[in-house]
Amino acid sequence: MAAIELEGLTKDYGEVLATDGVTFDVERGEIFGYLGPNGAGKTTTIRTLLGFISPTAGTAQLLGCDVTDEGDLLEVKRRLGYLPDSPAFDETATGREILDLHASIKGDERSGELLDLFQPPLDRPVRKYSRGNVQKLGLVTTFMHDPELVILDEPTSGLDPLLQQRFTEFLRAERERGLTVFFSSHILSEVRKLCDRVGVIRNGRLVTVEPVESLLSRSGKFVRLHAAESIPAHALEIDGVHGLESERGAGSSAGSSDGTEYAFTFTGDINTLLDRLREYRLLDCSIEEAPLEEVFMRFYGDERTDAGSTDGDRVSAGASATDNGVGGDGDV
Ligand SMILES: Nc1ncnc2c1ncn2[C@@H]1O[C@H](COP(=O)(O)OP(=O)(O)OP(=O)(O)O)[C@@H](O)[C@H]1O
Repeated sequence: MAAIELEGLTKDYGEVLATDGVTFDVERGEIFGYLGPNGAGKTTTIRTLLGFISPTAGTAQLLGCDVTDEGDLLEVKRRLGYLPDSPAFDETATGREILDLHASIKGDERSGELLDLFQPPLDRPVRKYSRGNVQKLGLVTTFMHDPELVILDEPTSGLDPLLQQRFTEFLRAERERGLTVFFSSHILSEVRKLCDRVGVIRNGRLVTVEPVESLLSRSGKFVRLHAAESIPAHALEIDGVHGLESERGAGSSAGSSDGTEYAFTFTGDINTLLDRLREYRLLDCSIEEAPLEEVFMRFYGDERTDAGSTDGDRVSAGASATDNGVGGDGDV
């Protein structure tokens, strides 16, 4: 039995179809990333899964329990940790009082080590906490009773880079202990470090479920070049160049108005690209991680394409990544 099973999960808010026939499983012991841009339906899926809102159609099972069965769900929640997108604690209580309350309800096997790790302030009222400190306290309350499944809605939001790294290492170690993790995110680097598989949701519809390596192999790099002279179109006809754009006389990155700037996403072999560019005088060059939005745009197209890419509730992988977007013999 999978830890989470969704079948045709649909939530209709009247004017908005927040989730539309979402179907996937999260296996025990895996870290599953649930990705999507703002408003895609991630929080709605999570809130339905936790029984906070009722599905309009479809079913959801959590550790084998139908989430619409309130009695069973209450029992299952003892084995579950949940971190909402904006943890809301009693603002007048101190961190210590909140931990005591959580400990009395669900247990406290691990708060000592979690406090060492995330270090939320404990002696002041929560209303005086920064966003990051609320998140730290939220992480302690999520894991303190040693749950077997955790559901995390954008867990690193508000955390500084050091804490993000600490959280990543913690989650990896927990996976080794057999924890199952379902977390939503729109940060590709976080997903890259942690996930075994990812589901991508957009406009309420699941557009793919696949191993993280296959998503990342298609995400590529975002490349900007500032060349002293125009680069002929054929020079950039390389497998893996997508969405090539150029602007003559841009020159902002090198502080002059000479030359031509090029920007594109690249999913090919970076050595092939660098070899090709060796013939041209570059004034500047940057290669960065492609933003996740870029991946959505390139592989899943607009809404009309989304509708065409799905196969019932189960979803096929996105379009191929071979179109390099370069044409003609002249300069680009
Ligand atoms: N209670 C509600 N009533 C009406 N519409 C809602 C309600 N909650 C969410 N929506 C709408 O449902 C859609 C999905 O929202 P949801 O919060 O699930 O997205 P999300 O992927 O979690 O976004 P974000 O990353 O911004 O948190 C959005 O269009 C949102 O405006």
